[in-house]
Amino acid sequence: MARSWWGWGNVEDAVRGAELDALLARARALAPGEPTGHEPPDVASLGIPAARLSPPPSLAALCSADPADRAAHAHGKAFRDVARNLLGDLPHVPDLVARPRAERDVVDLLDWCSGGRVAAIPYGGGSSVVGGIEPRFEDGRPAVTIDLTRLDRVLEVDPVSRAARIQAGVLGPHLEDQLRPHGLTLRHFPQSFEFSTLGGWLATRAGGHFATLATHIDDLVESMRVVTPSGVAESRRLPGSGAGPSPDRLFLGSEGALGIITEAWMRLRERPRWRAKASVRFADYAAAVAATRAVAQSGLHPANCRLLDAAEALVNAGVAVDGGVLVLAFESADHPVRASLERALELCRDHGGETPDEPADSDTASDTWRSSFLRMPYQRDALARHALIVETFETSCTWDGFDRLHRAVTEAARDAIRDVAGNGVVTCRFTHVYPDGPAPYFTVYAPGRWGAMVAQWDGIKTAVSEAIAAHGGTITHHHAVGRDHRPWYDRQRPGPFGAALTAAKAALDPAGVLNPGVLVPAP
Ligand SMILES: Cc1cc2nc3c(=O)[nH]c(=O)nc-3n(C[C@H](O)[C@H](O)[C@H](O)COP(=O)(O)OP(=O)(O)OC[C@H]3O[C@@H](n4cnc5c(N)ncnc54)[C@H](O)[C@@H]3O)c2cc1C
Repeated sequence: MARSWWGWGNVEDAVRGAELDALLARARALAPGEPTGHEPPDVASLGIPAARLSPPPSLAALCSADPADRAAHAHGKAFRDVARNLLGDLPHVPDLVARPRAERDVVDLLDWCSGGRVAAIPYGGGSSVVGGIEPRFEDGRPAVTIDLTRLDRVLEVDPVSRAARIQAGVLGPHLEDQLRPHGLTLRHFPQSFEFSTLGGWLATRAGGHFATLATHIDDLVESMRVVTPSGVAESRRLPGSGAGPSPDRLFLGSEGALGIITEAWMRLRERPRWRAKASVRFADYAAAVAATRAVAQSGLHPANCRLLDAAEALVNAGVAVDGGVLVLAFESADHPVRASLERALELCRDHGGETPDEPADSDTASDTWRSSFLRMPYQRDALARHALIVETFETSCTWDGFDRLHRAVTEAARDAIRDVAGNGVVTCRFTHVYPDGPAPYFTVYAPGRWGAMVAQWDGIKTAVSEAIAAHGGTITHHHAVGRDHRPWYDRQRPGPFGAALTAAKAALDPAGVLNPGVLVPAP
C-alpha cells in the first residue's frame, strides 16, 4: 500500500469506478452543479525549494531533505489542506523531515533546533485538521518536522493493573495488533484511527468512538513522558491523585508547543464479548434530542449514542426519516448488555421514538452508518477533486443552550453557503453526549469553484465559528486548536490562563522553537 501525499490514506483505497459515480450522483443531489474532475499534481512539478539548512553530521542519518517527503509533511488532512495540495499551493514546506529512532534522538534534535532558532514541529500521523503541523510562521524561519512514527512499540504490559507503556509514534492499528496477544485493548477509535498516532491523540486530546464516559483520550492516560527543551518530564503512574494540578493535564492538548510526548502508560480493558445495538427513528428532531438527553442522563452509558439529523441519516445511514435516527450500542467484557439497550429503547419510546421489535446483534442503519463513516475521508477527497466543498466542524454546549446554538449555527452555515457557493446543505450529528450536553458535529456540502474552494470554505468556517462563539459553544470539542482555531481559542480561554500558558511555554521552551504559533503567540 502507498500513502497518498496529497490526501487521506492509501492511494489504492481511493474512490473510483462505480463508487465514484454513485458518490457524484449523491453529491449532485446535495449540492446541485456540474462537478468537473481534476487530477492531483505530480509532486515533482511543484517546484519545492531546496532546504535552507543542513543537519549536523550526528543527526544527518535521521533527516530527509527529499522534496516529496517534505511536501507530504507540509499540510494536515483537513479539506483546506487537501484542496491546497490539489491546487499545488504549498508555500510552507518543512526544510527537513527528521525520524528519530529513540528518545535520545528527540532530545538531540530539540537541542539542535533550540541552538539555531529552528522551528521543531512534532508530527504523528499528520491527520491534523486545524493547521497543527503546518510550518506556517510569521517570521518564516526554517523548520524541521519531527516525524515520530518510528517510535512505535508497546514496551511493557502490566496485566494486573491493566495498563501498558507505549511509544507515542505508534499508529492505531499497530498499537491494537501489539495489545491483542495480551487479550487487551485501548479501544480508542477516532475516525482517523488508521492514520493517527497515540502521541497525536494525547497532544490534541482526541475524541474516540465511545460516545459516553471515556470519550477523550485524557480518560485513558495513567502517566506520560515528555521531552522538553528544558528537560524530560515524567509523571508517576497513579490511578488518581489529588497532589496539586495534574502534570499530565498540562501536556494533554499541548499540541506540540510545550514538549514532545515520547511514551505514555495507557489504561487498557479486556476486549468486549457482549454487544447489543439498535437504531431508533424519530419523526421530530426536538423529540429525538430529548430522547438522546434522557439516555445521556440515565446512567446507562452506551458505547455509541449518535443522533443523526434527517439529512445526515439519509446521506450516511440510508434512512429516510423526518426527525432523525439515534444509533445506540452497548458493549462489555464482563456482562450481557441487552438489558441496558432495552432500557435505553424504552426511554426513546417515551419520546416518540420508533424502536425495532427485537434488538439484534446487527442493525442495518448502524452498520451502513459505520461503513460510510470509515469511507468518508476517501469520499471527501474524491469530491474535492471534483471541486465540491465537503468539510466538518464541531463543538459542544450544554443541553439548555443546544436549541439556540443549533439554530444559530445552522442559519450561519446556510447563509454563508448561499453567499459563497449559491447552494448546498449542512447536516448535524452528535459524536459524543454527556449528562450536561452534547457534542454536535456538522458537515457542509457545497459546490465549489476550482481555484477558489479554500477561500469559499474559509468564508463558511469563519461564519460558523463566530456563531459558535456567540452562543457559548467551544471552538472545538476534539479537533484541537492548531493555527486555524487560534482567533476563537484566544477569545474562549480566560486571560489569566492564557498568561499562565505563555509562561509555561517560556519555561519549557525558552528558545520558542516548538511548533511556533500553536496555542500561544509565537515568541
Ligand atoms: C478524516 C479525519 C477524521 C478524524 N477523526 C477524528 C476523531 O474521530 N476524533 C478526533 O479527536 N480527531 C479526529 N481527527 C483529527 C486528528 O486525527 C486528531 O487530531 C489526531 O489526534 C491527530 O493525531 P496525529 O497522530 O495524526 O497527529 P498530527 O496530525 O501529526 O499532530 C497533531 C498535533 O499534535 C502534535 N503532536 C503529534 N504528535 C506529538 C507528540 N508525540 N508529542 C507532542 N505533540 C505531538 C502536532 O505537533 C500537532 O500539533 C480526524 C482527522 C481526519 C482527517
